[in-house]
Amino acid sequence: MEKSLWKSILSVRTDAPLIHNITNYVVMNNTANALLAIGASPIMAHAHPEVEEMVNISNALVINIGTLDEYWCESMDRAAKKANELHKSWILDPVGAGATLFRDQTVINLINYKPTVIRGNASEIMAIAKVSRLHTKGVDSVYQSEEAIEAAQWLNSSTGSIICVSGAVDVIISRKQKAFIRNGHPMMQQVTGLGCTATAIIAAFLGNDASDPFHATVSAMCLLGIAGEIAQKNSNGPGSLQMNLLDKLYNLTEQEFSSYLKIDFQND
Ligand SMILES: Nc1ncnc2c1ncn2[C@@H]1O[C@H](COP(=O)(O)OP(=O)(O)OP(=O)(O)O)[C@@H](O)[C@H]1O
Ligand SMILES: Cc1ncsc1CCO
Ligand SMILES: [Mg+2]
Repeated sequence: MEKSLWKSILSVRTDAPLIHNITNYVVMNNTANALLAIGASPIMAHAHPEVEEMVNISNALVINIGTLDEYWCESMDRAAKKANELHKSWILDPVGAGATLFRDQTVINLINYKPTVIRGNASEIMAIAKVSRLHTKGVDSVYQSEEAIEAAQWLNSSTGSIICVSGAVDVIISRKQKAFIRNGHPMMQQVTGLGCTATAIIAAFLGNDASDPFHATVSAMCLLGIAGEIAQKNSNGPGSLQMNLLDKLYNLTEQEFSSYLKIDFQND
């Protein structure tokens, strides 16, 4: 497995998948830079007249509801519908799900278009699964990812989407198995939108190889976790972490990857 995870990282670097992002204002720049650093090719596009055409030419689509408004909601609906029609991989990032009715309704609507993967923090995944609507605090999680496993499992079986719950442990859930990745560093929570970056990186791996979305999601989360963990060692705080992370996404070696990797699998 370890070899095949690294192989996926190398093929994103060489194949440069085109990733269409409908994402939030806060992270557009970080996300585009992270995609470039791993070798992918980002395009941010949400205008109604072009959104379907863009889905058509891209290898995968990201829909991130971080700074939602009515116009973007319609862009997201059109893009997700098109991706579903074309059987193109797409990932949903339900930023702040559970915080407002508008976000919840948007997420519920988008899930009808069968996202290949849903990635959120524990609070968001639990909110979507309707296990709890009470404790979501803005865009940050107040739960540990392990607490969301039951919700994530329910969501996986009711939607068919691969579910990725990020946090100190990243948990990735398919119908047949779970992966638990213990890489990363707590300081990653002090850089805005690294969850959004995780989502975009997953899209790059899905765009490059649509045959195994579980494997693509696991590869992507290992890459980000390990790059973040190594980057933090040379950082004085969130500012330098953000910069060092981009560099490490770009120049991570196989030797670093295999010596840092902390992953377990569970077959269900
Ligand atoms: N306590 C932690 N220890 C190690 N890594 C962490 C920790 N918390 C988050 N991470 C890592 O940070 C990245 C982003 O995950 P996080 O769960 O913070 O996303 P998020 O809450 O959706 O963030 P945002 O909404 O700001 O984009 C993941 O790679 C995750 O593994
Ligand atoms: C802070 C923030 N607010 C809306 S989106 C976003 C980026 C992290 O998800
Ligand atoms: Mg998030």
